[in-house]
Amino acid sequence: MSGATAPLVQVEGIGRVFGAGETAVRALDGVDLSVGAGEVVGLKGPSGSGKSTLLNIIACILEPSAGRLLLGGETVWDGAWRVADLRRLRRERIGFIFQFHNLLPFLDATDNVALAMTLAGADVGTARARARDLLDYLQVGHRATAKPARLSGGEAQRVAIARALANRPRVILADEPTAALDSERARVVMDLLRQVAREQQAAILVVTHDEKIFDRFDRMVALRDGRLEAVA
Ligand SMILES: Nc1ncnc2c1ncn2[C@@H]1O[C@H](COP(=O)(O)OP(=O)(O)OP(=O)(O)O)[C@@H](O)[C@H]1O
Repeated sequence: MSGATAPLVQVEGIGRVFGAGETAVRALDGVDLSVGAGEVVGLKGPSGSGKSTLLNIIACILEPSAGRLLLGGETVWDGAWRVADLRRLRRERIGFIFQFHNLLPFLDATDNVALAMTLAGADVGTARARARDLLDYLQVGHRATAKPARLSGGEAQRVAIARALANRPRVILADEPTAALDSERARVVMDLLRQVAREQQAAILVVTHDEKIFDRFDRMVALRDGRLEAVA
């Protein structure tokens, strides 16, 4: 399949074992998952079922033990990493959104977003201008000069999404992005992610326990004991 038409995320038979011998934990076992451009997929499963492990493997933070991982049609891991500069791949192709936004407390909203771009080589002026555009796009532009401690939970999460979008990644991974938000704010965040998927043709995978947003996904999948099952 060519890179142009392949799903942006292809997980094929991925396994991951932690430790060795009698204490080894098989966190993932033969997991297959594809996420296409414009698609928003939810990933649920009980505690310890392997959700974070899978997210970290797709983010190229954690090495699988078996299988194949392709991003944008390119093989990234098949027994070994196939990309020389993983840090650059993560910076350019993957946006990560965490449960507790992880914004830097001493930078205002604009600079939290701009920093992601300057680290990737953009000059400060360009980065700040794009950061302000992104904050406007995510309806939090009026808080551009506020430090994280002065933001509400929903505002901080939207700044964190702006930061994840800063380098125009095609793959966006989110770990419980709405867990700290009430229903209304959770829906706003999910609607924004859906908008991003549609307008930027990004593939979005969201780990969530949050039943109030289950209807916001194109598709839900579930992990159980390291194995993936479709959810009706
Ligand atoms: N670094 C590690 N070393 C050893 N075992 C690990 C490590 N990371 C995860 N595990 C184990 O792998 C399994 C899957 O863990 P993982 O964190 O992926 O689950 P999860 O579904 O994200 O759980 P939660 O919903 O509680 O965050 C668990 O049994 C966990 O204890």
